[in-house]
Amino acid sequence: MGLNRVHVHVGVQLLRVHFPQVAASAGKSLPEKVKIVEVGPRDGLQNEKTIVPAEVKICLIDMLSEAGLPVIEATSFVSPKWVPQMADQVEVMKGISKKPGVNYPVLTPNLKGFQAAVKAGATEVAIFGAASELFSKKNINCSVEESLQRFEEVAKAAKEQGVAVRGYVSCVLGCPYEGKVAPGKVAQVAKRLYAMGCYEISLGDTTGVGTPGGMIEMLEAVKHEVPVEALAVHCHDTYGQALANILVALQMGISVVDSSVAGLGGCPYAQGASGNVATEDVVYMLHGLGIQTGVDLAKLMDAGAFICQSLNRRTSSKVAQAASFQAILQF
Ligand SMILES: CC(C)(COP(=O)([O-])OP(=O)([O-])OC[C@H]1O[C@@H](n2cnc3c(N)ncnc32)[C@H](O)[C@@H]1OP(=O)([O-])[O-])[C@@H](O)C(=O)NCCC(=O)NCCSC(=O)C[C@@](C)(O)CC(=O)[O-]
Repeated sequence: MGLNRVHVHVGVQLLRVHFPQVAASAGKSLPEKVKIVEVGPRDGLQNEKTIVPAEVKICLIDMLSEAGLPVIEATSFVSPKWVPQMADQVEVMKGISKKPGVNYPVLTPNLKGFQAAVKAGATEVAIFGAASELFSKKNINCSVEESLQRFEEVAKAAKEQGVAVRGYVSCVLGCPYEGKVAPGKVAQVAKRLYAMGCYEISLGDTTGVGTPGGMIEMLEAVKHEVPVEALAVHCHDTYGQALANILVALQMGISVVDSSVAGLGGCPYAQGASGNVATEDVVYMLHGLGIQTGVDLAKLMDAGAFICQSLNRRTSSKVAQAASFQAILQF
């Protein structure tokens, strides 16, 4: 397979413009810097119907590293019977060129996954719980409480081995099986994950049903239990609300945002959910607000073009779509 990056370069035209530093003039209401956690290689590709070759995943991750993403969720150490798309996790972990300063966390639902991840060279893992009982059962085949007990074991082992742990809470703004999810339930699960040692808790709008109103209500509840510096938002874009939800989260003090190159993905246990908000669109919005990300938008769009070409699909990023017919403003 031809993976030569030269052939997939889209030659995006960027027009450099100077915009007022909105974030700075907005005082405390917006962060100066945002850390983007790129989840495309895991959250994006886990949902693909046809198996994506490991060499394509490796090339994508390396291109994302080169684009300046500080964190790239590389794969997951889950059961291959449940998620066949991630069965090549060891090959992917061993094949990527780890760039100094970049973190490559992987999902681990239990001790078995944790041990395999560490053996494959992972130095950061993510445990993933939910604020909805039915989603927990569908996704990891246990209740929320059982999952938290499993995660305690992973967190303890990780601490002993000096491995960093990130935590997820899914369905924070709604559940495909239970409907509305109480903000208090989200706050309780986030609190438990934080207490067991997760340095960051990512709040997942798994099906993208949330609106800014729901995001504000949920974050108000979670901020009572977990310091805002330790929170991240993870918005799927099914209802086109993701950027608006992220903006209100930033205004509430959040400075870590998960996103997926080309808007890839969905969750195998949340039917109909579209991918995460596209990283290109998040970067464009943040740079336009004068917020630093360290990400090179042109290189990021090359990575998006590469994976879309490999999957034979159109990008879900609005910015990348626009770039195909007009020059993109670079702030
Ligand atoms: C959690 C389990 C394993 C429980 O699955 P189970 O069937 O209840 O587990 P089990 O302990 O009874 O084991 C069953 C089989 O799985 C094996 N097994 C057990 N653990 C592992 C492991 N770690 N790695 C590899 N194999 C494993 C185990 O060895 C055994 O193998 P067998 O004897 O049948 O050959 C299963 O439900 C699973 O793998 N689920 C996949 C969940 C998943 O990856 N979901 C998608 C990611 S979450 C997400 O996308 C949401 C997020 C994070 O993005 C945020 C958001 O958007 O909200």
